[in-house]
Amino acid sequence: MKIKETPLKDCYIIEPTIFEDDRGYFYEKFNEQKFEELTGMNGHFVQDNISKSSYGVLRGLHLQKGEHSQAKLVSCLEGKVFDVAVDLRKDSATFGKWYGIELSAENKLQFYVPRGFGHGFSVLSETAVFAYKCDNFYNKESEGGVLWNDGDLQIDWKLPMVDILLSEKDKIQPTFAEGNF
Ligand SMILES: Cc1cn([C@H]2C[C@H](O)[C@@H](COP(=O)(O)OP(=O)(O)O[C@H]3O[C@@H](C)C(=O)[C@@H](O)[C@H]3O)O2)c(=O)[nH]c1=O
Repeated sequence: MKIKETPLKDCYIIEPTIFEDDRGYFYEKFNEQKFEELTGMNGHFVQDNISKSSYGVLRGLHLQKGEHSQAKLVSCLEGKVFDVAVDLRKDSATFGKWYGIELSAENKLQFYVPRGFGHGFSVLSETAVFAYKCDNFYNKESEGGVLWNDGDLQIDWKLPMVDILLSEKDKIQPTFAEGNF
């Protein structure tokens, strides 16, 4: 397993070691001990989520606030997504900055999104199965968010505007300036 830093503080890209042979391949999808050694972050996750989406779907930007905030270790098991994290920690040197990375079944990369970050992804393939671990439980009352096309953030979601499909909730998320995080 290899860890790569990103321009955002505490956000990491995780590249698993793949063992290939004539049967196929094997890799450790998650190893708490190695994860903690390499990142220095908490590797105790309590909830695993899966979503399936079709091309053009954009989920985000989401976070949970306060004591319910969640760090996420995200990956794409089928298809390809463009995954985005935005630093929404007001006291952070990278506050208001975003970083995006392509995650796919093919590249098998994982992305660690710390607590206090907004998170979202767009689906670039026909369908995508997205899997993520969370270090805190889902709590509907603590949901926060930022509008996907916020003018201050200027995120490039790698999709033509006409193809983008959003949930009713994500169509009306607050702006970055409104600060619902
Ligand atoms: C996130 C979540 C949703 N749900 C329910 C609530 C709702 O009825 C249904 C769909 O929820 P949503 O529309 O919020 O699902 P979705 O838009 O996929 O939300 C997810 O988006 C990505 C970008 C994230 O970062 C995640 O943390 C999460 O917020 O599933 C749970 O029961 N547990 C959960 O942990």
